[in-house]
Amino acid sequence: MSVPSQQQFRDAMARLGAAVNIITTDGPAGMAGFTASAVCSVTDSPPTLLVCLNRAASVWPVFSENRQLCVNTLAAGHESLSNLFGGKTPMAERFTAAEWRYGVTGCPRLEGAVVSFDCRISQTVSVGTHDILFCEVMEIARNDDTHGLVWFDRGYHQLMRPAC
Ligand SMILES: NC(=O)c1ccc[n+]([C@@H]2O[C@H](COP(=O)([O-])OP(=O)(O)OC[C@H]3O[C@@H](n4cnc5c(N)ncnc54)[C@H](O)[C@@H]3O)[C@@H](O)[C@H]2O)c1
Ligand SMILES: Cc1cc2c(cc1C)N(C[C@H](O)[C@H](O)[C@H](O)COP(=O)(O)O)c1[nH]c(=O)[nH]c(=O)c1N2
Repeated sequence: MSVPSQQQFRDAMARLGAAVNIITTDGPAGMAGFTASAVCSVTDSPPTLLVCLNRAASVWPVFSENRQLCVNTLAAGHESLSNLFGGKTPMAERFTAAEWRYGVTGCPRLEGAVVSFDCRISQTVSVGTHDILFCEVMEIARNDDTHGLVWFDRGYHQLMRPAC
């Protein structure tokens, strides 16, 4: 058996459904944001999640310097916003496409997100092309009347909550 190629790995990973998030930051290095599906829970004590960020992304230096971020989990209807933050669009254009609030860190919190986590970056580990940002959660804002959104098989899929 040979080691899977990059393409084989991506084709396999496309089968793992994942929430889609817009990760924002603000601070001394300025404001930035990008779309990420590589986000997951690490530990609840202290509440910590991780975000994988490609070091080649234009936003990487901004997150590295600011050391704080907000994970905004997208809701059904946020597909075009996700594409906007998914690369190549100028930063100001990304942020003018939505409404934002501000929590304890001052990083933009997306109005209408399923949930937002205000975090400080506690640790960074580099693996291959990416940095794994370990993020300690300082504040949570939940939205209980939105439907969910999942990235699966290279496309968006809405998740309906019967209670909504
Ligand atoms: N972790 C990531 O960096 C990541 C995750 C999802 C999508 N993307 C980017 O979004 C775009 C569209 O992705 P797609 O899902 O339509 O098709 P794709 O074929 O580029 O990726 C399929 C799956 O492989 C994984 N993947 C893709 N690029 C990766 C990378 N550089 N490092 C680690 N894992 C990676 C992700 O799980 C992705 O959903 C591409 O440019 C892709 O690079 C990046
Ligand atoms: C659905 C989906 C999911 C992801 C992405 C894209 C899309 C469309 N991208 C790519 C990332 O959003 C993109 O590279 C950034 O917007 C940075 O682009 P610029 O370098 O600013 O053009 C991405 N990048 C990353 O570093 N980690 C991730 O988990 C993901 N996930």
